[in-house]
Amino acid sequence: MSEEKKSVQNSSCLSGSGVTKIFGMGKEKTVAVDHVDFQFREGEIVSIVGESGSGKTTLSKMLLGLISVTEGEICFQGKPRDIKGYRKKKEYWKGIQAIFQDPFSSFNVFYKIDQVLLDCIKMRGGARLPYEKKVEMMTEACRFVNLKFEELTNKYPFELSGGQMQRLMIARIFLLKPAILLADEPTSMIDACSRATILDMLLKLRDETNMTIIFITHDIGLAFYISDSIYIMEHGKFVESGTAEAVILNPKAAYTKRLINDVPKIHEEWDLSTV
Ligand SMILES: Nc1ncnc2c1ncn2[C@@H]1O[C@H](COP(=O)(O)OP(=O)(O)OP(=O)(O)O)[C@@H](O)[C@H]1O
Repeated sequence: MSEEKKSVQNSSCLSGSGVTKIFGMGKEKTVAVDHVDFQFREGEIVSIVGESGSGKTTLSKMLLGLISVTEGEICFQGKPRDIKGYRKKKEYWKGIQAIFQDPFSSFNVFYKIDQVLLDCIKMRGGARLPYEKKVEMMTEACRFVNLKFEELTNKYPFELSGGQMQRLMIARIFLLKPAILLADEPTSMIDACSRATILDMLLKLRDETNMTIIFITHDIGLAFYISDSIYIMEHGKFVESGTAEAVILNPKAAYTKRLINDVPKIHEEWDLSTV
């Protein structure tokens, strides 16, 4: 995998210094994200890996501008991010989009698939394009994720499988072409075969559009497969970061070593006595 990975020398797309999120006050206080520094470059696939409760989702929400930052600064495309007010937020969301664990939760169940894709074309300023052109764009986006638009037209999301639905989410991103895609556990609810397909589609998306992809996962194996860089998160802090090879093949932090050791190895006898 390593030789296929792109050499990342591009400019900074999203960076942060001392980024912190504290929920509650006094005795009820939770420091969910604790003074993290990061730099994600254009065209890079970067994974944030940690166990449940380590702060990944909270950091994702701050990156997406869905919750405020308690302390620290986030820079977008080299400038301090200013998302005060709905208009500025809406502008920022043209540059950063997300796909989540449960693709069905992101959709209005009464919305046909055509409408989901047409909305993306509209968001990109294509509302007045002739319908034939829109069909061409939707067909291309579906083809990108190995779906057939003519088979999806007039269908509702619940008529698709989880894997097909997640592919449709990627087709949406293909149409929207944000600078950054935040993928929060996008493969955790689908079978192993569809999982590999989704990961390969994310790699293709980066290769063809130079999108920065932030991949959030608890699975260090998936992170190694897909990433150029990895940040390991424990109790709200980054305990280790670096290239995927350096972090996985030569881990320094005890926590990283434990995550690697916890990956089940199929050729070894499993010890279930401690379960
Ligand atoms: N809205 C909130 N109010 C109070 N505490 C919160 C809130 N959201 C998250 N937390 C706390 O912040 C910490 C980090 O949670 P977070 O959901 O970011 O972790 P995570 O790594 O994404 O976990 P998971 O993989 O289970 O989603 C946890 O202790 C959690 O209980």
